[in-house]
Amino acid sequence: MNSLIAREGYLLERAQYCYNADTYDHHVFSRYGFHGSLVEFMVKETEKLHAQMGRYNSLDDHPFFSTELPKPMFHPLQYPQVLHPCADLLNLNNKVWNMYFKNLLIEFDVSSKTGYYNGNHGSAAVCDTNCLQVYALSKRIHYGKFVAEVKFIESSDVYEAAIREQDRDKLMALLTYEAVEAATKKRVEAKAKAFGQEVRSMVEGDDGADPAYKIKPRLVANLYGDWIMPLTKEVQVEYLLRRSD
Ligand SMILES: C=C(O[C@@H]1C=C(C(=O)O)C=C[C@H]1O)C(=O)O
Repeated sequence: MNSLIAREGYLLERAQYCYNADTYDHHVFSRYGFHGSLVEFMVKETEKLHAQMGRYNSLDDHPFFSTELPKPMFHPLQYPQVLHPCADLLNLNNKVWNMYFKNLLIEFDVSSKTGYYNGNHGSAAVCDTNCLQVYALSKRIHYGKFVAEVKFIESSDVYEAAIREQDRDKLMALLTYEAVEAATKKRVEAKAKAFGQEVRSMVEGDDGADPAYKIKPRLVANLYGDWIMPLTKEVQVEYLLRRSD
C-alpha cells in the first residue's frame, strides 16, 4: 500500500470491511503457540520485522509490543537528539490501541455500516495494522513530542512555570490552538472526500445526486476531533510534565 496515501486513506481502507469481530477475539485464532487475537498476531509480527530494519531506533516510531522485539540487523543510525531525553520513555500506544479498537473502530462500524465485506478477517487485520502502526495513528499522535518541544522552546518561561507546578490543565490550555484544530478537521474532511468517494458516483458523473462516500467524510473529521487530536495533546502534556526531569 503506497505510503504516500494520506493517513485518512488507511482509515477509509479499513472502513470498506465490516467490523469482523473474530479478528479481535482471543479464542478464535491460535497458531504456532501464539495466544491472542488475529490483529495482535499481525501487529506483533509486523513490528518484529520492522524492528530488524531498525525502525524503532528512530525518535518518531513507537512499538505497540516492545518486549519481544529482535535487535536491528544493521548498526543503528545516530539521529540528532532534538527532544529532551524524557521522550525516550514516553510511549502512549496502549492508549492508542484502546482508542482505536474501543472507540474509533466501533464508531466506524456503528456510523458507517458501509462495510462491504464480511469474513475478511485477514484484510481487516492488515488494514488495522496499517492504521495503527505502519503508516498512521501511532506516529501522528506521538508527533506531539516534537510539537511540544517547539512550543516549549518558543515560550519556555511560560511552560517552565506550568511544568514546575505540574499543572496539566495549564499545560493543556497553553498548547491548545483551536483554530489549528478546526483547520485540521476541515483538511481531513476534504481528504476523506477525495479518497473516499465511491467510484460509481464518480463514473456516473454529475446526475445531480450527492456524491456517495465509503464513509461519511464528516465522521472521519469528527474522529480526529474526538479521539486523535486529544491523544496528540496528551502526548504533548506528558512530554512537557517530564521535561524538567
Ligand atoms: C499539534 C498541535 O497541537 C494541538 C493539537 C493539534 C492536532 O492534534 O491536530 C492541533 C493544534 C493543537 O491544539 C499543534 O499546535 O500543531
